[in-house]
Amino acid sequence: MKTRIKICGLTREVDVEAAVEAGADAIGFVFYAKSPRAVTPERAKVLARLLPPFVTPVGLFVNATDAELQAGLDALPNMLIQFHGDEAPADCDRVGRPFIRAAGVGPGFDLLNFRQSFSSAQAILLDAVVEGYGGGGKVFDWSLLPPSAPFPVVLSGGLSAANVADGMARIRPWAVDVSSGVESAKGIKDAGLIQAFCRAVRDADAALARETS
Ligand SMILES: O=C(O)c1ccccc1N[C@@H]1O[C@H](COP(=O)(O)O)[C@@H](O)[C@H]1O
Repeated sequence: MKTRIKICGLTREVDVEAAVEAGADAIGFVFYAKSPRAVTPERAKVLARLLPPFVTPVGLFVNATDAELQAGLDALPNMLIQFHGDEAPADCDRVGRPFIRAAGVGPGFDLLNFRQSFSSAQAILLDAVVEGYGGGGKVFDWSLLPPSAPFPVVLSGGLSAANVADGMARIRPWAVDVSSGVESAKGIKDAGLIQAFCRAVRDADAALARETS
């Protein structure tokens, strides 16, 4: 299976072009003002115009107000929402749009229980527990998770070209998501690192396919 790739936290045209060129399936825009990668809805709209068909824009929110969510949806009507804060299941469902829900994985985390709470999420995104909710470039302890889940999981948290194959072999995620691991500075992506990350994912897909055939 082809593991989907999301590159998150883009703020520049050149980075969107690099991600598309490298084969990313989704591009994340951070609508969280406290993030160093934050973009306004107006800016995201400009950047999203560079996306070809079948590359999904994802809007990342942290405890957003209804007005903030609406502004994001007005700018990017076809975006997938990523809830990455303390949103309750009812907060996510109330928006009435497809969404993925982030979970901070630490000792005692129960993936199946979390999934039950967010049963309408298209996927559960797994991240490390970090200050500022996410984008910390920190890897969590993958052994805290079951070897595979019966629903789509997005693996994130400190991924890079160097470790993504290990994470894929361990978790068998539907998709992988990276921000810090393809940056030269916060919010500034590096085209070479994006290329290397996407290549590492494709190589890992091929290796996993060989293993199971
Ligand atoms: O990128 C941010 O600044 C951010 C802020 C608040 C919540 C989530 C954020 N980013 C997401 O965090 C994960 C892991 O990122 P990293 O690769 O470890 O840097 C990823 O999903 C980002 O989209």
